[in-house]
Amino acid sequence: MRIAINTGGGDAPGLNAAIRAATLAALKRGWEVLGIKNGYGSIYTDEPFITLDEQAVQGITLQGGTILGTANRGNPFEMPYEKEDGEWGTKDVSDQLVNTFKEHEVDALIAIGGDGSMNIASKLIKKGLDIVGVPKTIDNDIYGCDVTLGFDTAISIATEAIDRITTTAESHHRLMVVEVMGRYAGWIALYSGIAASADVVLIPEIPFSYDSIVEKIKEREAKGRHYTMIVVAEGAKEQDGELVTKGKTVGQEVQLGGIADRVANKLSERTGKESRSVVLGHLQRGGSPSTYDRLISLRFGAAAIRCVQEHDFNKLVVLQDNQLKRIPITSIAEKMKSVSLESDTVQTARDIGICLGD
Ligand SMILES: Nc1ncnc2c1ncn2[C@@H]1O[C@H](COP(=O)(O)OP(=O)(O)O)[C@@H](O)[C@H]1O
Ligand SMILES: O=P(O)(O)OC[C@H]1O[C@](O)(COP(=O)(O)O)[C@@H](O)[C@@H]1O
Ligand SMILES: [Mg+2]
Repeated sequence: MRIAINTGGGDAPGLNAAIRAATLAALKRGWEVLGIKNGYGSIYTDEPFITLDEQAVQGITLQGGTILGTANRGNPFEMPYEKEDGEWGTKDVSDQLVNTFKEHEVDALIAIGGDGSMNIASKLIKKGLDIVGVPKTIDNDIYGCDVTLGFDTAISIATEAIDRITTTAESHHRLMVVEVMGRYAGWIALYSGIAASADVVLIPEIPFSYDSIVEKIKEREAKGRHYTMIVVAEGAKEQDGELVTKGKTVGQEVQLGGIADRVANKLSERTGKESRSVVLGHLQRGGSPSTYDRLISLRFGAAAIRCVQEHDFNKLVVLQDNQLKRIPITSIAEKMKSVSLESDTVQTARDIGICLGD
């Protein structure tokens, strides 16, 4: 058996642990393991694959990033390229990718990635590739999956950052607005916001009104609490408002960001209080994975190899109700997992007095 492994989309802590577990579990079965560099990037070069042996994955469980490199601009069905007139367009190079797999007699692909990667995988399955998916993203937004690798580390970093920013808010009697990642889902904002005792948490699933936040600030002032901590997801928006974005490059998803600044300015105007905004950005994705992420990544990586061994292809290994399960990749393509407004976590936030902006 010859398998190939790739990592796609944004990097996340735990990717290397998943690569290591998949590689070691495959080598243990006497299989050959190839790595694809930079998403699917190396496929179109003279060296489409590298060899992954024991030495290549030695000591990488605790390393951030991905030893394979990754890409969030390089969908084989919409590959960006520069036209003769200097404009950028996209073209479908998926046949080239499939042919390279066939030429090199690759039996199965372990695709480690998020929703974007699974959408690609789903289309490659329809072109005849045998794929097993491993769910990765700090955003925790993959449908059918209780938790994705990278999420735990991201919320730990965000929680610590919000804790630290709270001391400045309190000392300076300021409004501090902290922007966290998560694209169109509020998992990072909600979990880190609750854990760090934020006063206001704004998530994409609950469009917010400034009136509601101002009321919360005034309530706190009346109690002698002259500072307010506000956590805002990058994808949060005002009721009847628009997403705040930084534009879009051809072949890449729209870049979100800037909502914290907008909220901070507006709240200063409305309350007369001094405010500051902080964007946590890629801090949330970098560095060594938490213990939880190391373990879940190792479990996902090894489970993917058991899938291959059983020829149970075209599945995504997932955690549901604390058990590893397998779900069809095609069943989750084009879907996303949002925060449920009925969840006990949202109820907890409300019960302990966190304003959710509604
Ligand atoms: N292996 C890959 N190689 C190149 N581009 C990829 C790969 N996997 C995903 N992408 C692209 O990255 C973009 C961003 O997707 P994103 O949501 O960040 O990825 P993911 O959800 O897989 O983490 C998508 O447009 C997707 O087409
Ligand atoms: O690093 P980039 O390209 O700016 O991407 C930022 C996006 O990637 C993420 O960090 C992670 O998303 P994916 O795991 O789906 O790639 C999002 O939270 C964020 O919106
Ligand atoms: Mg994604």
